[in-house]
Amino acid sequence: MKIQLWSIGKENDAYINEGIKIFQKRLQHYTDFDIKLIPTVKQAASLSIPELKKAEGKLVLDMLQPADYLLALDERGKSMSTMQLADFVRQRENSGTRQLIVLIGGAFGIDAAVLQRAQTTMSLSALTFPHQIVRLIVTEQLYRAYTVLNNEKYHHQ
Ligand SMILES: C[S@@+](CC[C@H](N)C(=O)[O-])C[C@H]1O[C@@H](n2cnc3c(N)ncnc32)[C@H](O)[C@@H]1O
Repeated sequence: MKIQLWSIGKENDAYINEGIKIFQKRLQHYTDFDIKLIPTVKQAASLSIPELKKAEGKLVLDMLQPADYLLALDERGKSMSTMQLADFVRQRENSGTRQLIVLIGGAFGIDAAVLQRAQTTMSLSALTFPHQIVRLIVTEQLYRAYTVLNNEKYHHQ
C-alpha cells in the first residue's frame, strides 16, 4: 500500500524537517511513503475563512482518485491508540487499499466537503497543533504502527 501524507501549507521549518526526515526514512523501510505539501490557493489573502477552506477543499478533492482511501486529521475526529492505528493500517492493507491519503488541513482546518469524503477522521488529541508539528507526529506514528505490525521493539522498549 502506498501512503501519501498531504498537508496544506508551506515548507517545514528546518527543525521540523530534520525530525520528519528521520521518521520518513525509517517508515520507507516498511511502506511506500511520500509527503506532499499543497500550497494554499493563490487568492488566499482576498478570501474569507469559509471561502478559503472551500477553495483548499476543492484543491484536495480534485487531486483525489476515486479509489483513494482518505484519512483526515481533525481534532474533532475519532481518537485512536497507537495499537488501534496499527490495526487500522493492517485493515487497509488487507482490504486492498492501493493508496491511503492522510490529510492535514491548513491554518483554518479542513472543509466540510472534504471531511464528508473522508472514510475516517482521526484526532491526535483535543489540542490544536500547528500543521508542521502534525506532519512530524503523523510520520512518527505511522512508523510506530509499522514497527508494531512487524513485531519490532520500538513501541515496546
Ligand atoms: C492549525 S490546525 C487547524 C485548526 C483549525 N482551527 C481547526 O479548527 O481545525 C491545522 C491542521 O492540523 C491538524 N491538526 C491540528 N491539531 C490536530 C489534532 N489534535 N488532531 C488531529 N489533527 C490536528 C488538522 O488537520 C488541522 O486541519
